[in-house]
Amino acid sequence: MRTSIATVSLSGSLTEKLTAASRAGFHGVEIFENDLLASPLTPEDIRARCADLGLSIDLYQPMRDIEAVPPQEFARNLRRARHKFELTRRLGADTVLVCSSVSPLAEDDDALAAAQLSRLADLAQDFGVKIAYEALAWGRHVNTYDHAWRIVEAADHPALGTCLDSFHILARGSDPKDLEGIADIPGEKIFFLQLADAPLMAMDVLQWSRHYRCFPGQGGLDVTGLLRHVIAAGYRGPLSLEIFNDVFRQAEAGPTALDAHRSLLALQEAAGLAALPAPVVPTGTAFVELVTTDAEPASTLLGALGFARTARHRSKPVDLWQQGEARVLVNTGPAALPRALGFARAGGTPMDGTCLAAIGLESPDPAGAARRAESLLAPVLPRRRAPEDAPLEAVAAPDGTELFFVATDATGATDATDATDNADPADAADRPRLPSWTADFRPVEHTEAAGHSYRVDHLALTQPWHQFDEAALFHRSVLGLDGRESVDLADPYGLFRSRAVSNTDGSVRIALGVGPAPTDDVSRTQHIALATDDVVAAARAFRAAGGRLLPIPANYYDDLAARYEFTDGELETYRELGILYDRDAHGEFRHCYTETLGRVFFELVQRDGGYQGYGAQNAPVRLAAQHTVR
Ligand SMILES: O=C(O)c1ccc(O)c(O)c1
Ligand SMILES: [Mg+2]
Repeated sequence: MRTSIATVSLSGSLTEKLTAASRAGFHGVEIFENDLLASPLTPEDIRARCADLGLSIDLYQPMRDIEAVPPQEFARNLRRARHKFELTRRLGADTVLVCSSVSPLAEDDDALAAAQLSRLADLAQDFGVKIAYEALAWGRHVNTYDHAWRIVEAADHPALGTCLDSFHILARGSDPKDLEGIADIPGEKIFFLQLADAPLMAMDVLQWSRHYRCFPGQGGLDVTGLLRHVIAAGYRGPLSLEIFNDVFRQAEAGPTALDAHRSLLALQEAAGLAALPAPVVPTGTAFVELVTTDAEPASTLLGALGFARTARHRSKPVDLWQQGEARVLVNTGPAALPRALGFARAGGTPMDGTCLAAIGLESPDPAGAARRAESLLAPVLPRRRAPEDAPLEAVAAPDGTELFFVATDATGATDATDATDNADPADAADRPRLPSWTADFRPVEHTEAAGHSYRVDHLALTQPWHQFDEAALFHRSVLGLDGRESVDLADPYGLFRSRAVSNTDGSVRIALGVGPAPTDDVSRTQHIALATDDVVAAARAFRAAGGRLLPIPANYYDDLAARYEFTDGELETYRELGILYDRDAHGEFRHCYTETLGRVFFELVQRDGGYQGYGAQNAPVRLAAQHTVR
């Protein structure tokens, strides 16, 4: 279906908004009055600019406080309306939105509202425009979609229809049964459809609407269900996003528009209106890539964690470090510098450039995963590789993290000649042979890591402050991961919010976070959590190898002792090593943290009995401890 976006949803000047909407692939826009008033362009200029950008102007809005008022007041309203209809005509738009009155002058009189809206529609017709009447959830007398529709139906005017707005309808928390009436509205009388989601919050509905709306799929409203009803009614007009959101108002328009359009594509797929390449859910974390300008500190830290440098890239300064099933690439190539500088710039503070730049996701179908990502507007990354290198499918996540879709050869071999599929031959015959990324690496002499063994448990990636919701939607829609509830934590210097996404068996878990301030180094960290069966042994081995664990205050352990029962000496061990403890309905979690390099630190975790979480309870203690170390 045609897609549209209200200019109020994007930041910047009107022309910046229009350019961003066009670049992101929208077909049309709703022009918001304030954007027009603030623009130096004439309505004719705006019309021409939109035409150049390939955008239709689907709606001009809003007109307020028009209907069900005493005659003298209505006469004044008609005078105002005449000016707006003239403007709409000059814009080349054909529909004007009228929202239900909030005026104390408005009377609770449907017949009067219908008669005056009909009179307004007569006037609109003279200018070749139509009126879409929308119930604001806080309208004085008209605040439900069916009430607005009854008035439109009673007016029975060809230039008067209704505008449905998912926020106003769903925010009232109505019974799903109340939505069934939507399908009974004749489709051609639904003149416009505005779509917005919102996080579930208990607050005044006007404040909620004006500050917290978000793109469909980012909040907790059933926008998909509502869309199905509207389609069942026969509506075939544009799907238009109308998002009032304080964060988007400040964020760059280009990326916001792209995320906005992605949300509409995913919504159409969910409502059965469009088919996209199916999601290919990743089945594991093949590798994590760190970029740094100096490999020494990272090598020392990895060495203390028991990783061995097992291979080196054939043509680039990239080392492969392995410990059990965990693989970390350390890249000191020219790509590292701009990344490191980019992060430093984003935060406004110069810092050690070590950062987590890429994730290799194990994929049963890397090409399919890349097609899915591309169809949802994820930037596909140039391969920037030597001709002899294995082809890699990669896309960029909203925060710039590169996601590689890979199929590591079954042997985990690090030599091209070993990269054979040693599975059942019948099985191998049906599957295309994919050269493994490991074929690009040459083994180097090393001593095998001893003792405990690791695999990647989860990755925790702090998002730029304005991209938290987008990141969650991206990881769910593009990668097919499931989202958990977002958790708010009191960081000693503000609020830290976290939301995890994972695959079904938990072999891929990513915790997306957002910190209180964009310039706060501690809250901009990224961490790699390594799972072990014995975190105490792993912590001791790390220390014995010269590693430094994050010290945790004694008060934390005194509190733990009061909350849980531990076996003799257990708590003392945790206290000594800085191991934190959590428990849920399924099992237990023990975890500790290494020192931080640039933006990156490691966490050692032991999950027992099917514990589902990430130790979020303990995050404030961890954040405070990291602030202290700084
Ligand atoms: O918040 C408002 O006033 C407002 C205006 C126009 C709309 O379409 C809407 O949904 C809300
Ligand atoms: Mg609206």
